[in-house]
Amino acid sequence: MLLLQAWALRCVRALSGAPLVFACVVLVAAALLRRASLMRRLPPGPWGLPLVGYLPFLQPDAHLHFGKLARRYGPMFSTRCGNQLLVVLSDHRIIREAFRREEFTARPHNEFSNILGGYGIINTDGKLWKDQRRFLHERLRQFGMKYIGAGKEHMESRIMKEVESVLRTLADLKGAPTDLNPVLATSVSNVICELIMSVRFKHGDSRFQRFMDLVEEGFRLFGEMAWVNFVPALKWLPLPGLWAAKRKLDLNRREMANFFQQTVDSHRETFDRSNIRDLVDTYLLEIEHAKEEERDKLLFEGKDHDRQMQQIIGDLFSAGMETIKTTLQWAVVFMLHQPEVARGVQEELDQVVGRRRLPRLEDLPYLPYTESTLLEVLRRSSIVPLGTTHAATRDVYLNGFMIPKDAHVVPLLHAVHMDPTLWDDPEKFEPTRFLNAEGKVTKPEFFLPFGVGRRMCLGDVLARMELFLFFSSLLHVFDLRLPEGQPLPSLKGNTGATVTPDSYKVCLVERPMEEALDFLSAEESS
Ligand code: HEM
Repeated sequence: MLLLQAWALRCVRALSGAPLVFACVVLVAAALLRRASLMRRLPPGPWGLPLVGYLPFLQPDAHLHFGKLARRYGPMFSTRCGNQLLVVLSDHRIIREAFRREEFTARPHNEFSNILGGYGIINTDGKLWKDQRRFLHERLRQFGMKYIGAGKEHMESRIMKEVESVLRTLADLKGAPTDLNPVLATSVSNVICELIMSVRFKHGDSRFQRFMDLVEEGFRLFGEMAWVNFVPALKWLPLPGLWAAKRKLDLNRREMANFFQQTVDSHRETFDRSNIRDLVDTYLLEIEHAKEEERDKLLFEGKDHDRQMQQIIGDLFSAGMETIKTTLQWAVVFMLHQPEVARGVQEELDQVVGRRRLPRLEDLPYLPYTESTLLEVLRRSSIVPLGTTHAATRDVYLNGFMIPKDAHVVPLLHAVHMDPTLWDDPEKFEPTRFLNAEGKVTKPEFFLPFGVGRRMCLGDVLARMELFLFFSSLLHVFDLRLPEGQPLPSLKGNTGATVTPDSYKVCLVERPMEEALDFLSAEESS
């Protein structure tokens, strides 16, 4: 810094008499001084190359790579990727401290958010996000997304309809090796689709398959375009692969939007304010109320109503489907690796629920081992290892370091869940770590699968209900066996939108019940 100042002064003296050059030198020197002073206040971290920064050095499993960097630079490190500054947090106290503050509630603004046009909830910020979040939180509670109080049984029975459908489909296979992915995808999607728009797909429905292909391709194409988010200048270069990905992404987005728009239109045609069927209806009702009260802009900040509804449907679907399906797949993988845990869960279910019916939400407080097994699945799989990136709304200090406005703030949830100073032997799958000396479930403050703070997962209650009902019913009705000659599925996982297990097959062998479960032999309802 002192050297820079001396250099600037020497330049000024040498150039006195040349006012324009003098002004330029002062400006450049001031900019360099400002940058040097900012650099000193940023969290430490690795340097990168000019223009692209650290991007070329990022490895595919970014959460593991960031974990290594956190061990070298500390629980708060920063690095530049293209024109964006990334600040990575791996200490649960710092993550909690940051995300309870208003200044960290923004989302990054880049090419990706431009495509979404500032609609929806996941990628919005400011007043629109706050209003959407409050609105959705209240309405989803009215639909039964809550643990306590009347109404939760509506949600439970919606989920159980899908659980029964999965069990019926699996029972029909009579223990043949099967890939759970498509069966779980349809049923888990149905829970969220019914809640949002009263749509339900049958297993094997081609419309649903197309829908899923679009979602999966969307995630892949976003991955291919990731560099443009950090180096926007790339979009002006003739890079055929990039242009093709952008065009395809736009086409797919429009196809999805059309599907959602048809849903909104058919809801509008049959709308009856005395019979609110789902979330789309609650939006239509809110729009009517806003019009009556002449406060059209309150809920949507003057944005296009239909586009906002389309994006909300898309956001809830993508957030609520992939996460649950993937966690359930991991749960089965861990049970195959540790059959003694699966047996422990089954014994507890047999004792508490009995062999005449399926588990219910009201059983949960009496099933600590089952619950702690699910918590351990969430910890050990950390399917959203980097959380969802936040951004700073203004220059702000955190833990003694400066975080400039618009910097990306990444919570390294995976590192928190695998920190050996917080968890004994973190690689090990050990449900009892969530049980206290009295055998009751305890969740430490460093258990953060749903994030934390003001933007914490909006669907955590629904997620915990679904995970419990699907998982406990699956183990209550079936023994899980590895198909003969097949190796145990890997525990490593593949990093994409979430960390998913490699595809695998499992044999589901029915366990005898004391009374036959009627739904297993019933016809699938539409
Ligand atoms: C195992 C299941 C799930 C996991 C592990 C999970 C995890 C997360 C995480 C880590 C975040 C980011 C929080 C942040 O930005 O700091 C998030 C956000 C979100 N989740 Fe989930 N989630 C799950 C299920 C669901 C479900 C079922 C829904 C459906 C209602 C849902 C809806 C959302 C939404 C809307 C957000 C964005 C909130 C906002 O930006 O304000 N999630 N989730």
